[in-house]
Amino acid sequence: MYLTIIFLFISPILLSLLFLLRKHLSHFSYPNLPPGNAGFPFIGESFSFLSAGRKGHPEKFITDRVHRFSSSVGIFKTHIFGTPTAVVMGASGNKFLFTNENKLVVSWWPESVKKIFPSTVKMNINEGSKKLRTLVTPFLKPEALRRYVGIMDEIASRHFETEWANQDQLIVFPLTKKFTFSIACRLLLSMDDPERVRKLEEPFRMVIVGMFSVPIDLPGTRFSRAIKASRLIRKEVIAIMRMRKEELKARKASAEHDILSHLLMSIGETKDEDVADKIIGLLVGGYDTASIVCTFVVHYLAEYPHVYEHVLQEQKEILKGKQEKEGLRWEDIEKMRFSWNVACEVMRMVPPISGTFREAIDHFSFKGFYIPKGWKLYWSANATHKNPDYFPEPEKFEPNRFEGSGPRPYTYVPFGGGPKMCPGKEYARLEILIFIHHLVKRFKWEKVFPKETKIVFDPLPVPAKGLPIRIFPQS
Ligand code: HEM
Repeated sequence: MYLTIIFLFISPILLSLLFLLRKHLSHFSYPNLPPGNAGFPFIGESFSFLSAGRKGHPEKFITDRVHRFSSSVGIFKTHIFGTPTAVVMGASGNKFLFTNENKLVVSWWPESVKKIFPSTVKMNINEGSKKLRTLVTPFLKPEALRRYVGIMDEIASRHFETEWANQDQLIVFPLTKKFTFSIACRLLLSMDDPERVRKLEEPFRMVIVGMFSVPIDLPGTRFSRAIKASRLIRKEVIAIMRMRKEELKARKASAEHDILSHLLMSIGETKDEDVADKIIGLLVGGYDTASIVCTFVVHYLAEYPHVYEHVLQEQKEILKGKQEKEGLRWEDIEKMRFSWNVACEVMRMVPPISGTFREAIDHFSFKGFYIPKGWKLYWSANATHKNPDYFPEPEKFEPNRFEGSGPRPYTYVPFGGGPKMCPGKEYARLEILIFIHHLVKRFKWEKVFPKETKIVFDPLPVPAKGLPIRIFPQS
């Protein structure tokens, strides 16, 4: 009797496990797949992938497997985020994925992202992102960005005055986030009130943390908090949108007012939720990424005083001939060549986005290996940037690598490449350079923990303690 009950209880579990095992193995039953490991059923090698990131070296997951399976072939198979995946390496792998967008592959995001932004799923994530790109590109081009120099400059000036000046010690990362978020709120939504901006920032933090978590919606989990936070943000953005629609109707605002007005004027009949998700997509894209670069600029300038001096001289040159309160102009930004080399080297050492996924929309072969339709492919900025064939002494911070013609094509990919390349690149460049200008113009600093170099991935790379520094006014 007992045995029958135990059997009835255990058999569904065993059957489910067997089903998962069969499904898992079936993904890997094709001939001539790339070398590599399938890992455990369902979870595959996700823990190794995530734990390499948590230990501060996401590229290690890749370099370990390259040494084990594929030092000469440039591709290996694995199973991460619940799906069989081929990881491609180096310039040839990046080039293959970036130039075959919409031909052999399309962008793919983990299930958690789709659940946090449901309208992207309803519309088909790639169709949605194509529409978003077409609509926002005019706003993110250098011609449009010229208009933002004054606004970003003013926000930077206010930011350093209220948050940095008169402090002896501060933690950099939360402040750089505040800086980039204030700019995004102002340019996208005309939101200027610091208190309102602060209230909106907290749910954004939760959304970003939850985007790369296990997609199980149980109370208290990161994922569940992210879904709640995204609903709250959507509500706030929709309220602003409805107000702006009224203003546009009454001609109190025009398409040039901000990015939201431009979207509303050009998008035609679209549900409020969908427009809101486009705006949120831009806020998410630009929130953490640029602030990570600003944070690590502060870190590396503290580590390398001669680089700091070089940046300072460049910025002082720009200040020469300006009146005391005269702001930055586009022409000044164009002169910040060394400062941009520093930012580029920061993004080589610590790319804010380690890599992204694509999905095979057909079966094909790469480097002689078979890639089945539906498999995911992952390219890695981290592993590419740390390859000594492309960047000799890759652990050395050397901004001069970007002098002259710079790195070879497809070897430097912090913004991705091809049709999916980050549309916010020039916007990010502008805000990072304006940040550097105000920072070195006003301050010197030193790290509170000089030996602390640990980076944690949460989910993007940040200094373990947020980078506490002691600051001193520039003499
Ligand atoms: C230093 C700062 C930034 C870095 C390193 C960065 C990096 C990236 C990367 C690697 C991708 C994926 C590309 C691919 O899959 O091939 C991406 C996509 C994207 N980024 Fe950025 N980004 C930055 C700043 C920004 C800013 C400031 C914005 C908005 C104002 C933005 C908006 C977007 C959007 C909307 C996408 C999705 C594009 C699409 O799906 O077609 N990013 N970014």
